[in-house]
Amino acid sequence: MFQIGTPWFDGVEGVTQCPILPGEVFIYQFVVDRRESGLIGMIQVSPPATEPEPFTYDYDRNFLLTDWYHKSMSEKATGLASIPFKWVGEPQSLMIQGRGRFNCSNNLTTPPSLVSGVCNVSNADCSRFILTVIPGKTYRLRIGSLTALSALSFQIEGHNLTVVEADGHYVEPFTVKNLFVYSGETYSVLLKADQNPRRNYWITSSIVSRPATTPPATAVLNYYPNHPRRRPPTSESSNIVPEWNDTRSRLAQSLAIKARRGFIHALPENSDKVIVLLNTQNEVNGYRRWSVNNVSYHHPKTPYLIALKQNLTNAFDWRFTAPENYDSRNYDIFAKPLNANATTSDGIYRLRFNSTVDVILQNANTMNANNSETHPWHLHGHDFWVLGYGEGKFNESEDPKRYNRVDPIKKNTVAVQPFGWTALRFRADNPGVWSFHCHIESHFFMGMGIVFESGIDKVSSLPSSIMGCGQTKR
Ligand SMILES: O=C1O[C@H]([C@@H](O)CO)C(O)=C1O
Repeated sequence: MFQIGTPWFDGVEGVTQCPILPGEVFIYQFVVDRRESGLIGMIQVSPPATEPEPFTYDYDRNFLLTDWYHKSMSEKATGLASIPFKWVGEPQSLMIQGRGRFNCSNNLTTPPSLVSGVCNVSNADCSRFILTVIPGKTYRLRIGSLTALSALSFQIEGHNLTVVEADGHYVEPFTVKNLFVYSGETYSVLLKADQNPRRNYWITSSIVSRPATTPPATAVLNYYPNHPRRRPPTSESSNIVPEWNDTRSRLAQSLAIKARRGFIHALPENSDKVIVLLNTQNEVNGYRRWSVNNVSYHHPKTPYLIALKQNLTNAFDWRFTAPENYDSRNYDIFAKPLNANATTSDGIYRLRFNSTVDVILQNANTMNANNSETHPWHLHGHDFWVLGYGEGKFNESEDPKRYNRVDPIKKNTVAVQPFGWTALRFRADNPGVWSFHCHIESHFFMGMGIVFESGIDKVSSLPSSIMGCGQTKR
């Protein structure tokens, strides 16, 4: 950060400012000049002391998992919005707590100036993240994925991970070797430092669900008092990860997650409405897009919340009839779309306030033969119950009989597997306008999302700080 025009916020005691004493608050306000893609981090929410957690651990640690592209956001966006379509491709690196490496011979597109910096493994940025553990202690690892594209498998050599929490809800504990984490998801796992303490172990994050060439991210589990930089005696690639196209293993994890006894949120018995959303790749006027029931989403210039509250009737397509199904009888989800033409819209789905809505996410073949992808769908403003998953086409009369009505988990992000479906239920009980979208950055950019409105009349007056664009310029 250069602090141009704000030299007083550079932060050095004695040079530009007085020291900040314990208990004091100091607010830095400056223009971020070095990070065009923004900053990310984890926010940890702890329950009040009066609500003890149903498991114990000695220490609490974070693991933020990401992927990394060398191309800028704008270059990638330009390619996605061009004819011919230029796909962003696989990321150059995966990262654990912001640290990763890449295979230099893989990356002919990276400018030489960058390569010389990041290909040098003595560069401090290439040092691996190290988690030091005390033998015999239990660690709660809070794992979150904020990848732009990649679905991940996370594992710690020689150790089991006991899953106890998903998206902020306690789950019935179950043990895995590989934890599958989709973009936008968070989990807590318990790790017991119960292996041979005289060595260190590899921690890895690897890509699943796409045939990627990106090398896994590695970190080190360091048993105290071994030296943290002591290399584990095994090969860096000794962690076993299921094949990228092993959908069944991933589905098995999804099915293993149940709400924890004593913490089950009762499922509303019935829903007021069922919305079936076909997920397809399409084309609109020659542009490659993703669409939901053949409508490809794009953001309006004026934010919906403001348009609705201020009755700006030409700010977006208010007359849009939100398609609540697709031609499911005649549509072959295993084939490329017969008629790939979709339309774009900024219209929204309006839900009756407090109504209960089922959403079936139906996956299908992309524009490439024999190909369907994994999509992590993320809902804002609500948690939903996950009713079930299935392979193939959702059967509206049969499949609901197999929904989990006993102990379904609540989540805010859930995966839809290739050629499969995922069913959710939520109550539209949060007044506002909420995005529901594929958490893969480029898929959302290409139109893979919808917007729900409910109870807009219950939203109190809007702060002016959210305005200044579109029709709210003044
Ligand atoms: O949106 C996508 O486009 C490409 C590919 O389908 C283009 O052919 C891909 O892998 C995506 O996820």
